[in-house]
Amino acid sequence: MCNIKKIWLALEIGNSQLHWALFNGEILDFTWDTEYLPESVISQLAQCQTLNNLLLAIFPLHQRTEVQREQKEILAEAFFSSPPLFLASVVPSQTTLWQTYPNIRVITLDQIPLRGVYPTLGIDRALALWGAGKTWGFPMLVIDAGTALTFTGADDNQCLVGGAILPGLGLQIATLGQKTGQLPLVETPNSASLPTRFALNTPEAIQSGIIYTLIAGIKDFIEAWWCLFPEGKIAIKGGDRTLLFNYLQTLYPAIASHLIVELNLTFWGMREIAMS
Ligand SMILES: Nc1ncnc2c1ncn2[C@@H]1O[C@H](COP(=O)(O)OP(=O)(O)OP(=O)(O)O)[C@@H](O)[C@H]1O
Ligand SMILES: CC(C)(CO)[C@@H](O)C(=O)NCCC(=O)O
Ligand SMILES: [K+]
Repeated sequence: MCNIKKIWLALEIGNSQLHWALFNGEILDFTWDTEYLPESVISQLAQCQTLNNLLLAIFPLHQRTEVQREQKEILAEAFFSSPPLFLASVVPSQTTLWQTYPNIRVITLDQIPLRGVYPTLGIDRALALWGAGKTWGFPMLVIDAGTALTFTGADDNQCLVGGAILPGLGLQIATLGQKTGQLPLVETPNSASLPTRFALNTPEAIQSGIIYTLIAGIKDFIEAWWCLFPEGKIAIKGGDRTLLFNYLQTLYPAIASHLIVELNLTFWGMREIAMS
């Protein structure tokens, strides 16, 4: 039986969507993504009298049967105060909207015991690195294949080594389509089969250019990481993790076999902070 007092929500505000997790103490019950929520919905959350109502307000319509099925035990129970909502955001305007939630706990960089951080380091990068390192050990390099693609590493002393930021897969494709006179907006590739390297049409030429340089770049960063830390671990997360992992597996299977693919790294980091 689930103890309602231990329920808390984790919300990661990314650059393209919201990432949610429902925790029961240390246990991650389930996760889901939504679009950014309208201010009117956010301000109504304070009035929700039960967890059922709260989850229904923040859960996308088409997934509601799933939340109801998974949470039927919890749903039956009433509660009279809003569960804690731990928030990690890289979008300041969105952070502001959520300040109205009664039991909000905004996670800031100074709460993460990672050493040697610089003041403007993204909270998502710090949390994912902390979560990965605490789960699988340090040295750890996290590759986040999200809106932006980032590399973020820490050494055996849990001290930030540093990293890199570049436009993610979707952004690379979108900017070529938007900032040029005659390049089309191509589909984000969704199959594991590699594009033709030397392409003879425009969409395939775009896909080839972006995919092969992205994979070569990721390989290069991984090799540079292993030069620094031959036993260093590597984890990959983010919306494009599976696609990029599959390409890596085809092109560089030896490298891919060392990668930890884990969507929920940031939530593991948030759990470390929430439970401490
Ligand atoms: N439902 C979706 N909505 C948006 N992007 C998606 C979706 N599913 C897969 N993607 C892919 O995931 C990438 C975005 O990743 P992710 O959702 O991790 O980014 P994010 O919300 O900006 O989070 P972060 O800021 O942590 O990177 C895009 O490049 C896109 O191709
Ligand atoms: C790089 C992103 C956009 C990745 O989500 C985010 O972590 C961020 O806004 N970071 C701030 C800059 C930095 O990390 O150095
Ligand atoms: K910006």
